[in-house]
Amino acid sequence: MRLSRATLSRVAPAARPLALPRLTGVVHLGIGAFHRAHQAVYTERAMAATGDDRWGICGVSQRSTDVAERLRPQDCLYAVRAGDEVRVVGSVREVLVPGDDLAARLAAPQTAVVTLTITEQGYRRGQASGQASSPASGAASGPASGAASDPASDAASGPAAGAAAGAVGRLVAGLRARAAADAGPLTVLSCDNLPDNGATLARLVAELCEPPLLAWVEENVTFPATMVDRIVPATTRADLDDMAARLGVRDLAAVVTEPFAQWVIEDRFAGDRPAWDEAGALLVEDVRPYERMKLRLLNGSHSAIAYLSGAALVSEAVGDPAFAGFLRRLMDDDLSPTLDGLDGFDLAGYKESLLARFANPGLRHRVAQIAVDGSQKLPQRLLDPARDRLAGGHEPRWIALAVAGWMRHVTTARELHDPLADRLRGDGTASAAATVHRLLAIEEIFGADLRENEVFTGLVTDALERLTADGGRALLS
Ligand SMILES: NC(=O)c1ccc[n+]([C@@H]2O[C@H](COP(=O)([O-])OP(=O)(O)OC[C@H]3O[C@@H](n4cnc5c(N)ncnc54)[C@H](O)[C@@H]3O)[C@@H](O)[C@H]2O)c1
Ligand SMILES: O=P(O)(O)OC[C@@H](O)[C@@H](O)[C@H](O)[C@H](O)CO
Repeated sequence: MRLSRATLSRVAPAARPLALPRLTGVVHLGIGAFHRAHQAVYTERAMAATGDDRWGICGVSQRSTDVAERLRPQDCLYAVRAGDEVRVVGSVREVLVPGDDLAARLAAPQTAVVTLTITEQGYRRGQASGQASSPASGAASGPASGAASDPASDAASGPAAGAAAGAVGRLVAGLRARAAADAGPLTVLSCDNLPDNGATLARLVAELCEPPLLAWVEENVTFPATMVDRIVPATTRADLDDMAARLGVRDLAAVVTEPFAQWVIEDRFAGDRPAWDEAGALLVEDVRPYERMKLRLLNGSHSAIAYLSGAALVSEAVGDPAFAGFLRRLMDDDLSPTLDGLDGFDLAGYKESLLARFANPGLRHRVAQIAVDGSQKLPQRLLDPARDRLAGGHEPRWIALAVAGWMRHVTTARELHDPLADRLRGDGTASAAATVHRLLAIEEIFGADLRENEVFTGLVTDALERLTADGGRALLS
């Protein structure tokens, strides 16, 4: 028996939804696992805290009909398990698929907020304007396509895969319809792991707007920055079986996550919004110190784990004391010194808490999921802090090691999921120096500066040589 409104009575009362909304005030682009375990949960809690039931979510599937096919028969209900706590979430009210009239939803006066989790590559210029960026950017390279076991991701290839490109283009089409309908102000919140995600999205939108529309957008739409944090691995079949046992009904859209969740939002809304602050979100003037800390320490460490640990799961990687020691040095020596604006914040405690979160044995977070799309992740996670260290005359040795690990990955992986895959792959016989020279020349990843920096080039070449020679264990100490 499937989870639905009709079968909710079979679910334990403590696990039933906190709120069942009346209207859909939020449209979300990219209704993957993360949105279901993060913004949708905050939104439901905000409604429960205030009794304001206008904030149901219209989720939009970007790449296939899979998530919609799972959620629609369940009246869009699904459960989130965080540790041992299970709760059915009621904030999603409908799911649109490619071909449905998204513009009409964005033009509806009741819509006040658009949120997005469209992955890093959704913000690439070619993607934004609606062109596929490379042959590898379609069905085969979505984040969960590396997670063949993920049964509830809509990034896997499906009937509408290939129609993926252009989330930002579709957003702009919706803004055009909203301007024509004079439907009022709108807040657009990027919830992807990007630096300055709000401003980045605003720039991409502006590039696609004709002058009158741009004038309307500047007047009526804001793009606040956000920092989002909750580790949400792709759901596996085993997770779904476990959830069925816990719930008493089958849920094909369930998500498993950690108890921790954080959402920091720049307080710059164009109009009305759910009371996310009542649900624990932090509304601040400047998100950047939090965002930088999280992208560098958490996501930077994640990428280092993905390319250097050799483990299958994050928890296994940090369970190895030598590897945990390496992560501490990466964070302490190369990443923390690049952070500022955190006066009074317990950075040492934050780093220890990250290691504890990574070690959570209940989260089967596959390193292969993190390794996907590295070309879109390295710049903000590892290369920007490397630049900061180099500018101060320091040698970012541990970052260089992680970058060398990524180079080894892209030149040796049997299956490479990355929008730049065709330019990254090597023939496996090139010398470390030649590989470093070739890859550092890709300006979309490394800019024009890093290949000119002899210290950085030397550190990465040395690390890649040693990784190739001895697997690099000695390098970790
Ligand atoms: N999973 C996490 O732990 C986590 C934590 C913080 C932030 N995030 C952010 O959320 C994003 C999605 O993570 P997820 O776990 O939900 O992944 P997911 O695979 O479950 O869902 C990804 C969503 O993005 C859409 N998408 C993929 N490629 C796209 C493209 N090129 N253009 C437009 N849309 C595209 C997919 O259709 C899908 O709806 C991440 O890339 C990251 O930026 C994730
Ligand atoms: O989701 P991605 O692909 O941007 O990155 C993979 C992980 O580093 C990421 O999902 C973290 O788990 C998350 O950012 C924690 O909040």
